[in-house]
Amino acid sequence: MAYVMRKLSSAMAASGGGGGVDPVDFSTELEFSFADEYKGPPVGYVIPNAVPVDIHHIPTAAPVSSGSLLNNSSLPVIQPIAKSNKKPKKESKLVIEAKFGKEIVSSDSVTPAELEISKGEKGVSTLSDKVESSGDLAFSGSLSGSSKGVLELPDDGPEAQGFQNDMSPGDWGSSESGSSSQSLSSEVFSGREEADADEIPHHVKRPSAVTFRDPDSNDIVQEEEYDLSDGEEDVQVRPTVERNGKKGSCYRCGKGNRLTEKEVCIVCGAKYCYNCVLRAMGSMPEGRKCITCISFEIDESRRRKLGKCSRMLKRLLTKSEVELIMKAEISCQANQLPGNLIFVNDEHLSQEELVRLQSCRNPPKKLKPGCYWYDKVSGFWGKEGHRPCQIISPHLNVRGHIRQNASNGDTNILINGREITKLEAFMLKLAGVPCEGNLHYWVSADGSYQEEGMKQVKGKIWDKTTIKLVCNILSLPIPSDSANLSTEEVNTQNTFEEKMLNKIVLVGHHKSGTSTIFKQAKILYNVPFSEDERQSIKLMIQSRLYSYLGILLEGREWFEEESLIEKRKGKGHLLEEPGPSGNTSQLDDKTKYSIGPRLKAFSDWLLKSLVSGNLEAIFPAATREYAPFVEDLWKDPAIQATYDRRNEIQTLPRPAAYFLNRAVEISRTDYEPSDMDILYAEGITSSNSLTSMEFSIPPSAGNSNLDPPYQHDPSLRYQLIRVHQSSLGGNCKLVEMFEDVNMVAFCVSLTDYDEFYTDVNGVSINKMMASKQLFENIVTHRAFDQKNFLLILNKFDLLEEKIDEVPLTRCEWFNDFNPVPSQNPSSSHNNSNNPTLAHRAFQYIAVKFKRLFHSLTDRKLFVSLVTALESDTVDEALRYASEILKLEEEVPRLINEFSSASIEASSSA
Ligand SMILES: Nc1nc2c(ncn2[C@@H]2O[C@H](COP(=O)(O)OP(=O)(O)OP(=O)(O)O)[C@@H](O)[C@H]2O)c(=O)[nH]1
Ligand SMILES: [Mg+2]
Repeated sequence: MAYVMRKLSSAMAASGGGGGVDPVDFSTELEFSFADEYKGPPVGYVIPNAVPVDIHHIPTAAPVSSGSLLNNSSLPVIQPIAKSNKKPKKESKLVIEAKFGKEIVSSDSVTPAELEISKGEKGVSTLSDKVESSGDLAFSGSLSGSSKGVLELPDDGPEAQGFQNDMSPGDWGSSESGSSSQSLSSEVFSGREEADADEIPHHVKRPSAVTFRDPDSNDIVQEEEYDLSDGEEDVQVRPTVERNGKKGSCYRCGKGNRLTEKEVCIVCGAKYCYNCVLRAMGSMPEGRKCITCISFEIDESRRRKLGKCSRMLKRLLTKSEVELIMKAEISCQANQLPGNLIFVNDEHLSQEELVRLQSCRNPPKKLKPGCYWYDKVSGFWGKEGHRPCQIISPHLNVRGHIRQNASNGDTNILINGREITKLEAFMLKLAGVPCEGNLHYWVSADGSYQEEGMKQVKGKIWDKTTIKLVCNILSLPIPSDSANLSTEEVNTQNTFEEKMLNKIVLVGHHKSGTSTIFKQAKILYNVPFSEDERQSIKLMIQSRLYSYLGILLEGREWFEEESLIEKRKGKGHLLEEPGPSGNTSQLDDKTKYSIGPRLKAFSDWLLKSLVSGNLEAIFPAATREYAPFVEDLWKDPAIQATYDRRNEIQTLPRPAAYFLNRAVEISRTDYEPSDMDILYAEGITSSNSLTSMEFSIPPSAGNSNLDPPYQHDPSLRYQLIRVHQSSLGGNCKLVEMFEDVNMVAFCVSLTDYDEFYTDVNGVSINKMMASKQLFENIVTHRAFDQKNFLLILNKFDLLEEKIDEVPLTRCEWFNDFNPVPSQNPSSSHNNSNNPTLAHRAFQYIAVKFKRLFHSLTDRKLFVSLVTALESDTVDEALRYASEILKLEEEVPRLINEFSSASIEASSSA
């Protein structure tokens, strides 16, 4: 090894000396990894090759020519290794530190090394990390050799890899100038063979580690982020937090050392001391995350810590607060396992498959990112390359097919296509199953087995009681009681459950009212809000209250300024000619919108928080602290005067009035939201992405307007799945998750016709047109081919208010709306002979959508008029949906009956 180092050192020194690059003292500076031949237990895949360096031909940097130095424009730089967009093959994985502490790269990508070492950048890799150099150095060469080896590194994430000493989580993985460490092209070297299924099984994106120079320009271009998740999911780049102080200190105040007790962010790993943790993490709506890390995926290496509270948090917060935070940490959407990190039978799971796996009768225990095999027939489940560890529910619909060598067996005995391990064969022998020669058995979930090609069941593996004991001793799994259901029973049960459950997916453009409809349905059909939901909605209402107050305070500032100007205009002469004291009276600066210094300070701070966008994260926890201010603020005449002019404050959302009226009550810690409060609150949960509820529709109490009238069928159950538009991904590609729904309810806000939003490119877009676009995307998605569509035209109450003021023709799509004037325009009530303008507008919009739908699908669109805040309209829409679904079942039956009746009639004739 010393010889290698000397060789490497002299080679580098030789090249460096000639090219203006200082020689490097490798004996002291270099940290390195060495390939070693793998001698561990057999693994179920091909061990990757690491091509050793031919030490006689150590690649060296070519001297930088003086010409290019003189030119001073750009030094020759070698381009980064080309990134593959394919999922890495299992056979060729090396692991390097990355997003989750490790990253896997294909050994294919360790091509003849094209390495760039550019001055002033921090890198992640080992070989050239810590290589101190005083000049610019371009380094290229080829690695050759034939002996197989596995590169090894300690497996403790960045902290164990020697380059963490003065780097915060914010540092590693980010490129930053000013450091003396050198960087290496991102996909090189710090490899470690993937030893078990605990590892991340595919290439994940991480914050760019290297900055590359575009040879054609003088600009530094950030390395393109790469993602090998089949392009299905939007991969997040985790935020990083810089540490201000020395190593071991708190990331916020920079005080303390390694021994100081700290709480760690489960996303970026930033650590905060007792005094800073609440400020840095706010109300922790997703558990222990810095405010800037909220909604980001957690660092997978910290998953096992989820829900395990630290002593520090227990000291800082009350028991119930801690419980709430820990619950949120475990259950919130952002912290759930990402399906693309779990491979089953060589295919990564879609999010839907993951849900299916986790919610089945017998789910895999302690599921972690990794590679698994699953025998769908028997339910056997194990880590890739290992014997079975559990028997889970059979027949789950996951994509991949089991490989013969999935568990690395070598017995010539196959069970459902998998070659079993010696231990399993031993157990089978004890169970009386013949195990001589090449055998292939089919084993079902209840343990009954038969030979391939034979119809007869030969016996049941688990029948003998002793065999369960043996399995226990051998650490082999035995089926749980519920797994003992026969395949037929399982199938019948699933079909029955699925048949009775009608799934309706509810989706719409932003703020169309989907969550209000969802909540209204919960209240209507007595589906209680869970304690968690109530708590989360309570926190949401409280934080929104502060944002409403903030908006009001902003309005107050405008009004104050406005009346000051008015006042000064009125007393213009006084301003121009100051009094004997030389300045105008202080009293002149007061208006009815002015507030005292204490409230002003609070107001300034609140507005600053509002601007920073952190309000939601900061406030719920701080409710107790600020409640007295809210009370004083609300009672202050200046705020009341502002509130009286709330209609002039356009940014104040409509529900604000509902909540602001009870500001004092709501800001108290013991506030419990009523159903009405929940309904008026914006959103459902803090994650707000996908929510579902099951319900049945009770017999109708009142007179229904439906034609035909609603027929009650108590056996029918419904599942309403409310999806936030943002969860559908770009171009609605995640719509596939809802392939098996029976109906799509598409919600449109009737008031969108004159409203605009600004898209990511800064273009102003009419919301109705955006809704139309989303509708087209969803309707034409192949997952929704032949599905029933119900269009919910919502916010009719607001349309009634708006239509007289703002013509419908404001929207380009509605430019031919030209209603015949109503015979009695003063009448606000609709009747079939004399519909109001709002009703005409509704009918017009419905026809527009129907025509569009027909042109896209050649089918009929059902439409329902709704005011989501009024329960009866939502009830009616959902009953209508249930009628449509029943009709769908009835029609084929009626056609059948009709055709057999006509056949009979024609044959008797
Ligand atoms: N007056 C009135 N307000 C409504 C109606 N439906 C919804 N709202 C309000 O409109 C706002 C947006 O409604 P949400 O239900 O949150 O809309 P959403 O579709 O969930 O919006 P996203 O969260 O962006 O998906 C809320 O303030 C609701 O209270 C309605 O029929 N009448
Ligand atoms: Mg919402």
